[in-house]
Amino acid sequence: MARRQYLVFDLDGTLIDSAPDIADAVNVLLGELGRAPLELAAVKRMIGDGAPVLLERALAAAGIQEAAAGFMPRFKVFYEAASTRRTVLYPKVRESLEGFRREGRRLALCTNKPKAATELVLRHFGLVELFAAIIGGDSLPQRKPAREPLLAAIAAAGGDDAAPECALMIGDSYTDLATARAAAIEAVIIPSGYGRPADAAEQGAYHEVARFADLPPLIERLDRT
Ligand SMILES: O=C(O)COP(=O)(O)O
Ligand SMILES: [Mg+2]
Repeated sequence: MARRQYLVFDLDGTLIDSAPDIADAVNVLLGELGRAPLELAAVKRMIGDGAPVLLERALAAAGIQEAAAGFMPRFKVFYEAASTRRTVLYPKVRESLEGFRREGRRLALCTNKPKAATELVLRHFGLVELFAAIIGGDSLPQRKPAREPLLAAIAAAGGDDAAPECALMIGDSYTDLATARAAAIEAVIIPSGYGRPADAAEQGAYHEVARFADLPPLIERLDRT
């Protein structure tokens, strides 16, 4: 197997623990609509399929029947105004990404978070320059679990040399696994994140690490096999 030259990362629940700020933005919106706030644990389960789906799930849980799309601009305003108040990087994220770069690998981001908010958060943490490509949930007509955003991230990171068979997708949820599958790309899942977990029945078909800090040794091992 070729060296893992292109590392494509999910964002929410993989690089950053962003659920508290996402939940706050959801709850400010629900407060405006006269509804009670949702618990953080409930919001965590709603993250991973993009902001429009998160909002649909949150409004349904609060008993609001109206179409979520109409509330999207308000939600974006609330989230972008406070997207890094409580959000933190998971331990060893910065060091690991810098280490991967030093090893000559190309890094890309493939998230379902809208692109503007993604760049805001990455800039806050000083990470934006580490990525050769950033694909957000609204960058293309398709979102994960469609394969297009992942393939676009690899193509943008690799230019003419892009080689999907040398890529690895690293994410936290079933959505990321399904995306990698759809694109026939090897996947690592960190199940401590958000959303619907990867299916235990599919164990063995992907690699798993308990925390981000365990990723560099796994990749080193995979490169040797
Ligand atoms: O915005 C979301 O729902 C999830 O974003 P992610 O793809 O970075 O996990
Ligand atoms: Mg995620």
